[in-house]
Amino acid sequence: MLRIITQQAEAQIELRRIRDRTSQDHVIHKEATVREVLQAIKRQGDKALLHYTEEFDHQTLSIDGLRVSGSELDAAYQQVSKELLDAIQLAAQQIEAFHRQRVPKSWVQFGDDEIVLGKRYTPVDRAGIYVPGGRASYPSTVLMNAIPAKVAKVPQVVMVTPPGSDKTINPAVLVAAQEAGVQEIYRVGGAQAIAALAYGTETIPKVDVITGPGNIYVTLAKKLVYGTVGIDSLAGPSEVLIIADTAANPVYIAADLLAQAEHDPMAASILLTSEAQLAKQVQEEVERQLKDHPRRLLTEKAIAHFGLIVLVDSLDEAAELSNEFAPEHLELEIAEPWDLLEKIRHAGAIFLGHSTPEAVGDYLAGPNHTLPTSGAARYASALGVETFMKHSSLIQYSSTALNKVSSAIQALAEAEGLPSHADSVRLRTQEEL
Ligand SMILES: NC(=O)c1ccc[n+]([C@@H]2O[C@H](COP(=O)([O-])OP(=O)(O)OC[C@H]3O[C@@H](n4cnc5c(N)ncnc54)[C@H](O)[C@@H]3O)[C@@H](O)[C@H]2O)c1
Ligand SMILES: N[C@H](CO)Cc1c[nH]c[nH+]1
Ligand SMILES: [Zn+2]
Repeated sequence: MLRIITQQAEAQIELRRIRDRTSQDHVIHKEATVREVLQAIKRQGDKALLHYTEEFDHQTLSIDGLRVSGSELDAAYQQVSKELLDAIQLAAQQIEAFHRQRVPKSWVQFGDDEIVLGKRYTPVDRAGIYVPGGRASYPSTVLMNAIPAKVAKVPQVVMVTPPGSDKTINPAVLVAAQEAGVQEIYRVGGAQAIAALAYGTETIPKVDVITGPGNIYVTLAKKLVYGTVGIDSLAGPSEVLIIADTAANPVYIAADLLAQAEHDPMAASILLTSEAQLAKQVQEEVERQLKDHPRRLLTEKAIAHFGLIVLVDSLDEAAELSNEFAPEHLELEIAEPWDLLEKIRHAGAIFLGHSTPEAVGDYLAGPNHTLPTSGAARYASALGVETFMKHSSLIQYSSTALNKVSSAIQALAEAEGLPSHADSVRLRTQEEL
C-alpha cells in the first residue's frame, strides 16, 4: 500500500532515503559482486563473459554466438507488425529532429593582434550503448541512445543487451537498432557487458564512451568504469515525482506512479500534494489498478519500498522538496504548471499539464528518456548529442600578442616555481626584441 506521510520532518527523511536508495547499505554486497565481475572480464575477456551470462542470465552462449548475426537482423523485420514498425519509425524521426537542434557547433573568434580563440567539437571514435533487457525490453532506449550518436557522427556504434530466453533478443530491439544505424550488436547484459565495453574482450571492442540506462548492477558498473571510459550519467533505476493540486485526476496520477514502479523493484514513485482527499483517492486507485497488473509482484515491491505520498502545505513547499529530491521525471499535474516552473531547479525532464503523461517522453516526444536518477539531476542532464562529443580548445597568438603578455606569463610561472614555463615565453619574446 502506498504510504501517506503528513509530517514534514518525516517526509524529508523518507524522501532522502528513497533518493539515495542506490548508495545505501543494502547495495554494498551488489557493489562487491560488480567489482568481481569487472576484474574477471578485464583479466579473462570472453571466457568470463560467457561464465557470467550463464550465471546471471541463465543462457549458455558460445563465443561465436555473442554477436547478433546478419540473418537474425534481417529476420527481425519479419517478426514485428507493421503498426510497431511505423511506431518505431515515428519515434525515430521525432527523436532525431529534436536532437538535430542541439548539435554543438565549433567556433573561432578573431581578436586584436591576430589572436584566434575557439572550440572545435569532434565525436568520439567508438560508442557503446547499453540497452536494458532483464525485466522488460526497450526498443525505445535503442533509439534514445543510438540516434544522438548517429547525429554526432560517431564512426562506430556498438550495442549490448542481455539475451532473453533461448538466447534471443526481442525483434523490436533489433529493428530499432537497424533503424538507428547501430553497426554491431552483442547479446550480453549486466555489469559484464559494461566491463566488456570498458576494457574490450577478444570479441567486443573497447569503446570511448558508454551510455544507456540499466538496473542497479549496470549503474554500479558504469560508476566504477568511469575514467577508463566516459559515461553519460547514472541512469537508473527509474523514478517519477508528481506534484498535484485539486485540478489533478487521481486515476491518471495512479497510472503514472505505476508506470514508473513497473520498471524495477527499486524504481521510485512519489506524489506531493496539498489535497488530503486527492492523496486518499490516489492511494485507493493505485491498489485498484494493481489488482490485475501483469507485473504486479515487481510493481508492488517498488511501491512498498520506494513509493510515497506526502501531504504538503503549499505548491511552494512541494517545489522545494522536489528540488531536494532532484527527480529523474517531474510531472506538474496542476492547474498552472508554467507558473510553478520557475521554482523548479533540478529535474531530468519536466512534464507540464494533465495531457502529458511521462510515457509521452519515454517513447516519442523527442527529448531523451535516458536521464539522471538518484539525485544526479542536481549536476547532470539528459543524454544528448554532446554526450558523444568532446571539444578541443583552439589558441593562436601572434608574436605581437605574445610580447604584450610575456611579462605577465613569466611572473605567473615564477610564482608557481616553474622556470621552464617562463623560459618558453621569454626565449620567444627576446628573439623578437
Ligand atoms: N533512467 C533511464 O533513463 C532509464 C530508462 C529505461 C530503463 N531504466 C531502468 O533500467 C533498468 C532495467 O533493468 P532490467 O533489470 O530490466 O534490465 P538490465 O538490462 O538493466 O539488467 C539485467 C542484467 O542484470 C544482471 N543481473 C541480474 N541479476 C543479477 C545479480 N543477482 N547479480 C549480478 N547481475 C545481475 C544480469 O546480467 C542481466 O543481464 C530499470 O531499473 C529501469 O528503471 C532507466
Ligand atoms: N521511464 C524510463 C526512464 O526511466 C524510460 C522508458 C522506456 N520505456 C518505457 N520507459
Ligand atoms: Zn518508463
